[in-house]
Amino acid sequence: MTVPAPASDTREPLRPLLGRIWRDYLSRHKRAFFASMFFAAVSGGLTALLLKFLEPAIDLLFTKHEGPVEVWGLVTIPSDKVLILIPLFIIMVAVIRSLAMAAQSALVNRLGHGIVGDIQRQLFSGMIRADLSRLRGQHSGSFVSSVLFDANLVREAFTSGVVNYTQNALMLLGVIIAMGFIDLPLTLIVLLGVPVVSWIIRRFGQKSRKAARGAMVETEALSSALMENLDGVRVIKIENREAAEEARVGEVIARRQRHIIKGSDSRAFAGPASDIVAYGIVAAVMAYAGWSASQGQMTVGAFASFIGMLLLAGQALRQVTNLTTVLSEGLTAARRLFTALDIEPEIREASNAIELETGPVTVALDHVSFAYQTREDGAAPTLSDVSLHVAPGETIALVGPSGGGKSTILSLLPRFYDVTAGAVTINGRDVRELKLQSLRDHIALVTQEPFLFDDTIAANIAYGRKGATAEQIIEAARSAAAHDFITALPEGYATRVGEAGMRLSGGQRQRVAIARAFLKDAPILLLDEATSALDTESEALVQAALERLMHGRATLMIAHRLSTVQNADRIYVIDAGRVVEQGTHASLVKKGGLYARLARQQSLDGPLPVIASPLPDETGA
Ligand SMILES: Nc1ncnc2c1ncn2[C@@H]1O[C@H](COP(=O)(O)OP(=O)(O)OP(=O)(O)O)[C@@H](O)[C@H]1O
Repeated sequence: MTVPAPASDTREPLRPLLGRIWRDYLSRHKRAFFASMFFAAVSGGLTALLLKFLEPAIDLLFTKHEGPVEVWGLVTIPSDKVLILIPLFIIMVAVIRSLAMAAQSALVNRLGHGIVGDIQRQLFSGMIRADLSRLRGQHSGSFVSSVLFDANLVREAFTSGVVNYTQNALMLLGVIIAMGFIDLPLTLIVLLGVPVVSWIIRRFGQKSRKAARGAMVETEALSSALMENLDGVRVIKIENREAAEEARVGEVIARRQRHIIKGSDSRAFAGPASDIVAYGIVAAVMAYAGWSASQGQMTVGAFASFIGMLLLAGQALRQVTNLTTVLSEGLTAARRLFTALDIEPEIREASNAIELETGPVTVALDHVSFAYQTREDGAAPTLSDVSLHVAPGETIALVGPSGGGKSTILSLLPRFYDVTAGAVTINGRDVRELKLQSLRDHIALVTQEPFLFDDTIAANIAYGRKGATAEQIIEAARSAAAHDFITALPEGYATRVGEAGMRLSGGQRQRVAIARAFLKDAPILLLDEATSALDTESEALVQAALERLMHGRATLMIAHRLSTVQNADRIYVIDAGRVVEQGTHASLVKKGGLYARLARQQSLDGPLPVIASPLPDETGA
């Protein structure tokens, strides 16, 4: 799997990561963040207050008093009102506490989902703007799992993690301070448990981070496997490989499950482990406090309040331990996402990039060499010293054995890839000096297997030209010999084409793509075997349409069937990444080289047949 490895591990400093989380996400939702922290502090504080109140409440309720009584030296209440005022006070505090908790939850949810949306948007725009080489080098499933799953782990960390963690940590602090006021030595005994608990937290945190990393890798593998199975469903069925695929995907699911279970185990065990420590402390406190009470140093109220607080502290501690694992999972996901987000595209626009002037253009490749990044060291480059040119109104054809580098040449024009040496120029300007949008606005591309979006035919034709009118769309479809088949469909131009245009035939998809190119009306036309999917009749129609389209434009055409390239102004024969021959059809046939051999195999050196047979792959290779 070629996914960027998760940023190494726990030793990586946390501070820059948290700083970035704050800067890039939380600070945008500052108000909601601080408000939720405020409500968290209020509800934590009031919980501690309720327990602290147990002390005077129990003492007042269980002992007989005459006349007014003082509570905490703050208020004085008549003793006959004690039975009413104490429950009233408890209800009032409980209501405020519940309101604060509800407000906190509502805010945290908004905050968390807001952040997950921000991350997803960033991930998507990183993906759609990434270099083609990166997108090709990584399985699409890994992008899906980042956007859908990893982003959610970060949300969990922000919400249950950051906010609830703070709430419980504050509550713990509040309770410990309140306990200190009741009995300081006893509180110091309690604090002896802290190092043990922090050891537990660290240990389980490490485990859950490791499990989270494993689960993320396997989630990615699972979404890749699902997508691959759906894409390759025909091959799977014809080869009877359903059972094998079930086993393969089942294995990925089992591996993912193991990591997830390990992660939830460490969460499930971290809480109870700290519980054992907490109850150990409760037992010690009971013993000491019981002895202290028997000595008359502690009232029943103070004892009950202290134990109540201790239990609450235990609960808060358990939450803090649990949330530490959630937090570490989220931080692991955040590290991974940031690594992916930080990959800068290499195909970038220069800061002083210029617009390409409108009007006809001349395209040239000037001593171009190019190698794909995945190429092994020492292997020959994909293209070596390729030079060619095409003037406005000219058509050049690229022919040659399979794998020779023809499609690669076309990919260099819109800067899907950048050359490693030499230059691609338009009107004498290096394409790297041009604004990317302007460059791509000047190019229409029709490939062998055109891609259509799951939308209407009209929207697919208009994809490259925002705001195209219905008339313009119909005119483009007519020019591409597509209008008749479109109007024969039940919903005409409003027919949805299905996923990747699968509800249309190959030839129909091809014509919709050609209509898209007509509508774009760009001065450079790249045709990658554009008529290959058409039957004889529509090929003749489209060929005529393409010729109209080529008029006045610079056209680079790839063709395996030499019958389609005979009228080209120049034919470049590409073999093993080099231009081995160039000239017109007649001159190349006469020359008796590779082209002449290919033409002979397709019976084109005699009288021209209407349609030539496809070029076998092994020709000249
Ligand atoms: N994305 C890629 N990453 C790595 N190598 C690639 C990539 N695309 C193509 N190649 C390699 O580059 C070489 C040229 O491929 P290219 O598709 O340009 O040839 P072609 O002449 O268009 O072939 P065909 O006629 O079969 O379509 C091949 O050896 C191919 O394996």
